[in-house]
Amino acid sequence: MHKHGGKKSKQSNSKSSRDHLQRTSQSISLHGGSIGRQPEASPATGSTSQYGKNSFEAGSSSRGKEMSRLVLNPIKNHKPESYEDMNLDISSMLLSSLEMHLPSYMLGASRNNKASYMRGILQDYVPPALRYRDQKQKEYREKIMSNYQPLHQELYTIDPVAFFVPAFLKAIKDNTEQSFRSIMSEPAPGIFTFEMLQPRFCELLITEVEHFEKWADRTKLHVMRPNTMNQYGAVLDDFGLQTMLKKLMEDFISPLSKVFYAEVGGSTLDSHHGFIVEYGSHRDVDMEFHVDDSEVTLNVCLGRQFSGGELYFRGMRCDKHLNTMGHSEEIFDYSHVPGCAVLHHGRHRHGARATIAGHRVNLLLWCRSKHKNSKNN
Ligand SMILES: O=C(O)CCC(=O)C(=O)O
Ligand SMILES: [Fe+2]
Repeated sequence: MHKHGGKKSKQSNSKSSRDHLQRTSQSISLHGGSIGRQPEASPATGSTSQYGKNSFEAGSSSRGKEMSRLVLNPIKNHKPESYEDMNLDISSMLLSSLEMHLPSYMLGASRNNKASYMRGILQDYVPPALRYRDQKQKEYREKIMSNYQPLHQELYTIDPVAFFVPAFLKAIKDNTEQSFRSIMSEPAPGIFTFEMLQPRFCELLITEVEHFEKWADRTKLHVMRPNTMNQYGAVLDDFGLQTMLKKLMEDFISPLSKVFYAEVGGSTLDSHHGFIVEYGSHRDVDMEFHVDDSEVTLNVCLGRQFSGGELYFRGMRCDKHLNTMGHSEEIFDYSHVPGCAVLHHGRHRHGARATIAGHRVNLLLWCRSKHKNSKNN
């Protein structure tokens, strides 16, 4: 399975908000990206391909480092992929030449997965690559910030009444577990769903992202995607929304996470990665089975009309046991509803099924804490 995120996001997090690739892209499916469908098989069948011997973990993040490796003796006749079109922060030539050093079980993985795997290793051990990445990201943001004209300025500062539905606002204002539980369902342990965003806010945010994409297209700016698992979508922090999202986390998510996720760092959230994912024709189709690079994840559907795209959850795991078997009582599926939020622990394994018609846009806020309890790592 994937650890959605990666070293990139973590390291850059302290310096900038593009922290997202850090922990994500490091845990990889052997079967080249179809693992998102594997949890469909009933765990009761005891299928080992679910999380067992047919998958493996690879990581360069501090949490999964020991699992990543290259082999000393290269497979000389291996024909490497080209990574040039991927706009990665690491030389595509370096990746191509490193490929023959991949463990044999990695060679058949998808290009994305191989890139994530190698990138994860390089980012830990090649400081210049990190510097290059951070520099590249800084330039990218500066370019946007000095040229991009927002479409809806009102999105850039939190306006609680305009953003949130009244019941959510009241619950946050009352600030008690009881008030939170009065608006939230907990359909599976540690997963909370609730109505959160006003329809108008959702539509404004979608059109702002469309506006940004069009501007980037016109100005020939290659949009950096939220992480290696997305071909579409945008990082909201990259085009000016980081202050608003910081406040969203501090004033509206932290009160909840203090109560419901204290044991995994929910009381000390201190950074975030905010982005949009987009599914439908000419966009991403689904999201592979993964865990997030976050302590707490807020996932809110913004719209528009779609079918499919359900989230499937398959139990919480620490890093060491990401790929262990699931149990039937861990199965929880959720259908997105525009305006409604799902709040979950980042280590709650999940994926999103194919959006089979229409256009689905979701807002993701990965909330992180530097002071999370180490026993949960
Ligand atoms: O598509 C979704 O709703 C899930 C996206 C997700 O899990 C992620 O981006 O981390
Ligand atoms: Fe996720």
